[in-house]
Amino acid sequence: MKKKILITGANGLLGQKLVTLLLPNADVELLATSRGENKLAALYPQLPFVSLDVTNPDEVKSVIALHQPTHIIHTAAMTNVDECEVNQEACWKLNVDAVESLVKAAEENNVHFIHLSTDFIFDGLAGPYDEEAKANPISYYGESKLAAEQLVKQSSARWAIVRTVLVYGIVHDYGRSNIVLWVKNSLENQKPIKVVNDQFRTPTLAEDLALGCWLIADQDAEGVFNVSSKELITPYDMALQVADYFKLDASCITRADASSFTQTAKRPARTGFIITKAEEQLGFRPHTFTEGIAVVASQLPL
Ligand SMILES: NC(=O)C1=CN([C@@H]2O[C@H](COP(=O)(O)OP(=O)(O)OC[C@H]3O[C@@H](n4cnc5c(N)ncnc54)[C@H](OP(=O)(O)O)[C@@H]3O)[C@@H](O)[C@H]2O)C=CC1
Ligand SMILES: Cc1cn([C@H]2C[C@H](O)[C@@H](COP(=O)(O)OP(=O)(O)O[C@H]3O[C@@H](C)C(=O)[C@@H](O)[C@H]3O)O2)c(=O)[nH]c1=O
Repeated sequence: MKKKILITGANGLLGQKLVTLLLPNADVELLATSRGENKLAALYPQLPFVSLDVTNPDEVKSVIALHQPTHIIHTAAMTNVDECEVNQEACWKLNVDAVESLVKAAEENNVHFIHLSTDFIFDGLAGPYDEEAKANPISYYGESKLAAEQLVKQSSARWAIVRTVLVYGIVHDYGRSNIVLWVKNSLENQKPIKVVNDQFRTPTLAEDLALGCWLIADQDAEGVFNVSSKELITPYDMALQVADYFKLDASCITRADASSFTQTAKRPARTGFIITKAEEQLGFRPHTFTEGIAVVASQLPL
């Protein structure tokens, strides 16, 4: 049966990659949604889009009832971890309350709900983590994403939770940076950067994450899935790889301890994921970080 997939947050990093992946797929009828305008209108004039603010429960209810998707991939969230720490009410409204109304609508309309979550539900003392590891968030963002997971797990709808880590990629008309673009731009401008070598992550190419979400939808898979790369590396090592790939002067990169610079919210030290379940059950095969940089490089504007 053809899947009808509704994406929330389609203007975001993952949202845009999902659109690029799924729009040409003849087995999929796609409905992109995000708050405000469709940023992809010029790129994909044929993309079906409706504006949907997920923090508005009436809008959530009516859009889902009207369009009757078979699957929702819920990417919209407050993803600025420091902003979540200072603006807790807005963070909870978007990262938790909105999930409650989406889950309710999924139940009422028999929709398979695919929810995006994060390594930041863990404290970072024992990474890399598998799907069964015990959560213990150390930031408000992490707390909000864990509370959302609990709502999804309690739901009577069919559901999957896709946990991911430090996503990087390049998309259209997009404000937020990521480790590859940040390091590349800084080095190109001879701007010195301090990069931590005491945090560990399994960084995720945005295309791989989109594919992981699609594998879940396509196979109607249920449960929790870790979807990331499988190389546990530090941001410092990532920065050196970016410098090496783009042949930039790495002398602007200084190795630092996380304690040596201040970020409003705490970051977990050692996260990263064991992805055996996604590999075995979904056939998920992520790029390495070096391969991922090459994918990003191939998409840079000339
Ligand atoms: N990026 C990362 O490193 C990681 C992300 N994740 C999770 O993956 C998911 C996707 O992340 P990512 O694509 O990077 O996030 P982005 O921040 O790139 O995209 C989120 C999108 O949601 C939209 N949005 C914000 N508020 C609303 C609203 N009220 N209604 C509808 N849409 C809204 C934003 O719109 P606007 O463009 O207008 O701001 C934005 O386009 C999130 O759930 C995140 O928690 C997990 C681990 C790592
Ligand atoms: C700003 C900065 C970051 N870093 C490191 C710390 C961190 O491990 C990495 C990325 O830092 P940022 O603050 O940009 O990103 P951060 O907010 O830590 O990214 C997180 O985003 C949310 C949405 C998630 O769910 C997480 O998986 C995670 O990837 O780079 C430095 O080494 N030096 C710096 O000056």
